[in-house]
Amino acid sequence: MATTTLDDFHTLSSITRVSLRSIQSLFPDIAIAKAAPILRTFFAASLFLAFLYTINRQFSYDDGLPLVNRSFSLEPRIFSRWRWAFRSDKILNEAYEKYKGRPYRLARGDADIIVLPDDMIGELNKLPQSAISSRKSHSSSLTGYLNGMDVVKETNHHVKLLLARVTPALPTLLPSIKSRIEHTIAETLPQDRDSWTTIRPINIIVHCISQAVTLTTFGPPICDNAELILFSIMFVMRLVPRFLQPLLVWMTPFKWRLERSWRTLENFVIPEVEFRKEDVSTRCKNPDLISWMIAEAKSEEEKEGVLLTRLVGSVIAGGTYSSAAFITGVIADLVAHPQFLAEIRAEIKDTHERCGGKWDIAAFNSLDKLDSAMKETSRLAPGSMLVYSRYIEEPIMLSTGLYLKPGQFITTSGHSVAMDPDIFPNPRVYNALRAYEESLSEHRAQPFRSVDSKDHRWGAGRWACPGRSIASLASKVILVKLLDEYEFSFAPDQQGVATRPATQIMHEFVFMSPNAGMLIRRQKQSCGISY
Ligand code: HEM
Repeated sequence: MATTTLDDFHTLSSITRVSLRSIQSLFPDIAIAKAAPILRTFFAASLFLAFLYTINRQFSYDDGLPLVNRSFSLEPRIFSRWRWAFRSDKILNEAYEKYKGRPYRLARGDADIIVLPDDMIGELNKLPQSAISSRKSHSSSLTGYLNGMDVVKETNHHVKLLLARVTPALPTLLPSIKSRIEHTIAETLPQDRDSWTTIRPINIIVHCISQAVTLTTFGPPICDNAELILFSIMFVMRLVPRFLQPLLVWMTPFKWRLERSWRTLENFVIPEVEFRKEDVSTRCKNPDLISWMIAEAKSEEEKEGVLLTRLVGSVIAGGTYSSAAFITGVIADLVAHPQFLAEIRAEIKDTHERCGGKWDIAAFNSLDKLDSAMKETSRLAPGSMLVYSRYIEEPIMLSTGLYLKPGQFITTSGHSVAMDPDIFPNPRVYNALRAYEESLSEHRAQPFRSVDSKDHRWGAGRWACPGRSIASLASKVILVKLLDEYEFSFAPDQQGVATRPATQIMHEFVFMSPNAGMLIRRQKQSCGISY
């Protein structure tokens, strides 16, 4: 922001006073008594304008970037906040149309964020870790100061271990992931072959995916839908000014439930951590995140019980609902486009025959068409329209001459890229086989789990989503089973028309309501895949 503040104000008011004296000297014959009220009004108006000018300078920036989603610099932030909450996609579309390839400043209400063009990511990735922080940015966007997730600012231990330890252990963990998911599907989904049953798919798939996420992070399942509660808090709280949030948060039922969930989690995790710490060599051998975090901690703080509870809770919260919503989106898109569903079912059948019913990592990785459909769903409905969000910690001069100051937030608009017809032809049209047909060799080299994607579905660089391999594999385990064994259909709306559950957008987040309903029944004929 501009640095000139009260000095400007003083300068302007003294200019006004000098001008007043000059006006008086120009009209010596006017009686002072008559002129006084006019001059007083003139003086007051000038003072007011000087005040506005100063405040305006105070709330303006000096880097020349165009400001988006604020009508004038003195507009109360609440207007930006509300516009962003309810029409963020339109704001991003309009900004991209005007400023494609150029940086601009987005007034989001909670913060003013510099939106950089996508091609700056390469340069930003080369910066030292101390210069930009992903976790400080995520914590702020997800209102970590309200839901307890701000602990992620303190360490990146969990991120590193998810990538360096948990991901390579996935082949070992796969049999257990498969059998837990199979069991959960059989337990939670209706088995009727003749009539349709209405289900809330996200609520059911959350149980399936959390089998994989909690297995990889902790071992047995440890919490009941804390992720939904965390997200509900974030959606509600981002609507109100920050200074009201600490007070208002206690008025939402989510906060009380969340506090209870944290206590429950702590009661379970802390004693378990203490138990494992007593004999690390024998009790931290299980391939799970928490064991590795204890075994490879570099300080006592890194293996402290409360910190580990919050970190594991944040990983579960961040990974579970996003994956469940994504899987439901893939199913809904395929149901809406039966020709692609048929092709993908045929691919699953072929693969089942080819691998002799032994679904190992290679079998899941060979599902090129399903992988392409997953890319397409995540392009059209990414978890967040803004990706690569970072907090600037050190002064940075970019090659374009843009100077980034400590304390600023930056991001890129994945949504704008995903909807750019120069990058994805007919971007609004769903084509499950888009990546598959565009270039099979490229698609295979950069599958869904890959971080090298044009729309940056996992973010980018060192701090791209560390759970992407878990999410991709677990999603395929679930989708193969569900698409082979079940038929899905859309529930009729109030007018009796069967419609796809709507994708909703609030702030930068794209999601499907956990209450969205779909119809399900068991297929009369299936491959009979048994994990
Ligand atoms: C379809 C499901 C998922 C999607 C679309 C997704 C997407 C993302 C994105 C876009 C980011 C931000 C990356 C960046 O800023 O560059 C992120 C961060 C993160 N994700 Fe995921 N994710 C998913 C599933 C998971 C799962 C299953 C886990 C854990 C098992 C996980 C753990 C994390 C963590 C810990 C971070 C924060 C990394 C940091 O602080 O630097 N995610 N995810």
